Amino acid sequence: MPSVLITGATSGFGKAAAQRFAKAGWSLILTGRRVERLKALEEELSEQVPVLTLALDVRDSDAVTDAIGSLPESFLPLTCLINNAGLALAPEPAQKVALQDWHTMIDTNITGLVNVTHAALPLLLKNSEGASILNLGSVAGQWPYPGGHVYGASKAFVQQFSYNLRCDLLGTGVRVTDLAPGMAETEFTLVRTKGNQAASDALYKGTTPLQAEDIAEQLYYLATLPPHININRLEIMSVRQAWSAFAIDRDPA
Ligand SMILES: NC(=O)C1=CN([C@@H]2O[C@H](COP(=O)(O)OP(=O)(O)OC[C@H]3O[C@@H](n4cnc5c(N)ncnc54)[C@H](OP(=O)(O)O)[C@@H]3O)[C@@H](O)[C@H]2O)C=CC1
Ligand SMILES: O=CCS(=O)(=O)O
Repeated sequence: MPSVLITGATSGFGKAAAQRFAKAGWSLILTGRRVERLKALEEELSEQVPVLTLALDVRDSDAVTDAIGSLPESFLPLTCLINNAGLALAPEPAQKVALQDWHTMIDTNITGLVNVTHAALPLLLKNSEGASILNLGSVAGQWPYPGGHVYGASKAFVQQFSYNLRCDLLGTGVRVTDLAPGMAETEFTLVRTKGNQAASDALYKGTTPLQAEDIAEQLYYLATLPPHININRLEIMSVRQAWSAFAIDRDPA
């Protein structure tokens, strides 16, 4: 039975991915910080497949190394790692942002992703043919926008780290993909605005954002491609989102 380790399984893409992989009979290792949500997901899915939940903050390098380094044999070898835990904070312009918010994004989206990858690599390499590392990047890692500052930069790191991992893993059979979604309706904007439900609702109102299930379907597709195929980067947007013109600073009329 193949197994998948999903970080940030308590919400959004991670939760939908857990449900999608369970439907296909994969064993699940699910992580996140919110224990009650992990328990609820375990209750929901453990009737279908073996589920192991780990309450884990990806920023805590020692805890990540210990937890992933001591996974039960029944969940090994690992077939797929989904590095999904992440967040954006502070949609304000860079010059108005609290430094701590920048640190939190770097610690989670970069250091956390690196912590988990380092711990999981030996487990993926145990039976590497067809194994995958699926990293959640973002369109923000490729395209700049106001208020993107450190969030976009952290996702640019995810892209380049994914590509560089591919170089080192060449010959092992382990695939690596930077999956880069655009606007998707999850708790992402609620977190970004520190709990402003009205702002979150306003962003998604009157349009058709991607849904968590859309991304879960892409993750499942990537993990189950024939083992000789590696999609390096998959950028995906709602048909109702696109780029805009360059902004220009003009003198007053
Ligand atoms: N929604 C969007 O528009 C897009 C999102 N993304 C990326 O997709 C990923 C998932 O986002 P999405 O599902 O939308 O957002 P959600 O806010 O719905 O989910 C984020 C998940 O990350 C977990 N998480 C956050 N910080 C930590 C931490 N320090 N340690 C462990 N887990 C953590 C949360 O769990 P808990 O709080 O329980 O720890 C939660 O399960 C992120 O990396 C995001 O940057 C990329 C492109 C578009
Ligand atoms: O990564 C999230 C999508 S966006 O907010 O940067 O468009």
